[in-house]
Amino acid sequence: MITLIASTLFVLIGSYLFRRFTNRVSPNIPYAGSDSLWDRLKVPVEYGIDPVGFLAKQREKLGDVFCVDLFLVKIVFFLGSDGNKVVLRAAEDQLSFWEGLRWLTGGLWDHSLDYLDWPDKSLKSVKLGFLKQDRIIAHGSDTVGLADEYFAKWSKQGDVPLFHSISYLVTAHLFVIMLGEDFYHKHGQELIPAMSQFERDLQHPLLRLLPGALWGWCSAGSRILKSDKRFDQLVRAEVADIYSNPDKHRGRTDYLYFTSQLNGLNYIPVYGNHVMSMIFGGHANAAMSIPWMFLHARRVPGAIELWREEVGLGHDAKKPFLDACFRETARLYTNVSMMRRTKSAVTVAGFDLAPGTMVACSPLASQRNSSVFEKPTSWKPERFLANGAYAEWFQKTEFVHFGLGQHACPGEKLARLLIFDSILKTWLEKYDVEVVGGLEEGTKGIDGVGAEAAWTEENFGTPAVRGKDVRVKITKRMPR
Ligand code: HEM
Repeated sequence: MITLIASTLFVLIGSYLFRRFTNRVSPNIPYAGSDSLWDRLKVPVEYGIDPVGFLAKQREKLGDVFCVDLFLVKIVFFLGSDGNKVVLRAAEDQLSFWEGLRWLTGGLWDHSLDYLDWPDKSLKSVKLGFLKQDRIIAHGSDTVGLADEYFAKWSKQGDVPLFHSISYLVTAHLFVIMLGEDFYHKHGQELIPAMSQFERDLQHPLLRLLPGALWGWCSAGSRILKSDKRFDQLVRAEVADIYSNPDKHRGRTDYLYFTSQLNGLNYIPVYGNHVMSMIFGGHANAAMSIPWMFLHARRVPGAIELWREEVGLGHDAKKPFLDACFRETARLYTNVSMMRRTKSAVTVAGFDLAPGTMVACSPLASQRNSSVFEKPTSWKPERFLANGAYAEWFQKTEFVHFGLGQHACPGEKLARLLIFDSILKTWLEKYDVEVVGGLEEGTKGIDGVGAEAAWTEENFGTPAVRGKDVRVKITKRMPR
């Protein structure tokens, strides 16, 4: 009997593995690591350690289009400048942004994505809400004092974790901007850590195995469901109060007030998810840019002083050096992959793709390619200055900082406000930040910056630091 069960299992597993590793996403798309079964099995590990290096190596061997089988998901990559265009400019019925989001969230947000005309309405609302200058200025006023509150608190502690602290502060800004100061004061302490945990949990590998309906069976999934429910409950109550007591809320400038006035009570079932997805969309890139920028700039003589001069110029003034540092940091650290999913069988750039295929481009892979950028793996902000070789290169298809096409980032102005005019301004004008631990300068990371990027561990390819966080000591600057 035992022999029968064992041999049946052996045959079942064997045929599953045979099917799994011989079944192609498309007849003319090669697989990374297809030289041998061993190479194929190493793919998820190699991709996990250094996705950008891995993609570059495979591109040399296989060309611009190939499939990466990470076991829990297969992704067809379209690389290079053309790949960026193909994926990011694709029509929704070819490569769908929303289907990608459905896959990522295991169906958790399906009710919003299927609610009336909400996907279209939400895009309009976001654009109106974040592209107008008067709204950006209002968000600036709403968050005055917030960075100071946190820096003052940290300056009283011995030392603090750099990436974690800045991440918290960026989320706090997004809470105030999205939900208003009162909401932040009432619920921030509960919801900000829950939001960070939500982002980490969403990347848990087990969730890629389990259908969304079973997410509650594992701890990461059940935490996600709990946070989502709590967020929804509190946001619904807030919108209900906005409508029941209009005088109490009149004059509010936060995004929830704006979107609920714009779209009305009919959309009350979707506001919770919407605001949560905005915080999710806005947090990682903005938060991770700051520590990486700082870790590189502190090693360049005069760079921090130049930042200090530029943040003092005010919100409207151009900040060429800071901007160049911001771009250069993004060139090296953000957007490992941007995902879409096919809804039906489609042909994209001559390749036939089955329904449900995950497709991605990797702007970072082009941005670190020596045929595009000179000395691609060095942090050199001067390349983006007015007299630099790449002065005009921002938002070209070879360098995609804020996205392209219909899903390009609506939060660019807000990101600059938050990074330059709130966090860095407070930091540089009022505090000194000294690294006191966690760096291995000269040996680790780009240019020996001392830290390596945790590419695939969290934030979906917008890396925090790998391993232990960098420790910094924050002290109040003496008036000079
Ligand atoms: C340094 C900061 C930021 C960077 C580098 C960045 C980058 C990007 C990129 C590359 C995309 C396109 C994603 C894709 O096509 O798959 C995107 C989309 C998006 N970003 Fe940002 N972002 C930043 C900050 C923010 C902020 C602060 C917000 C908050 C409002 C925000 C909200 C969004 C939203 C809602 C989308 C999706 C737009 C859509 O669905 O059409 N981002 N961002």
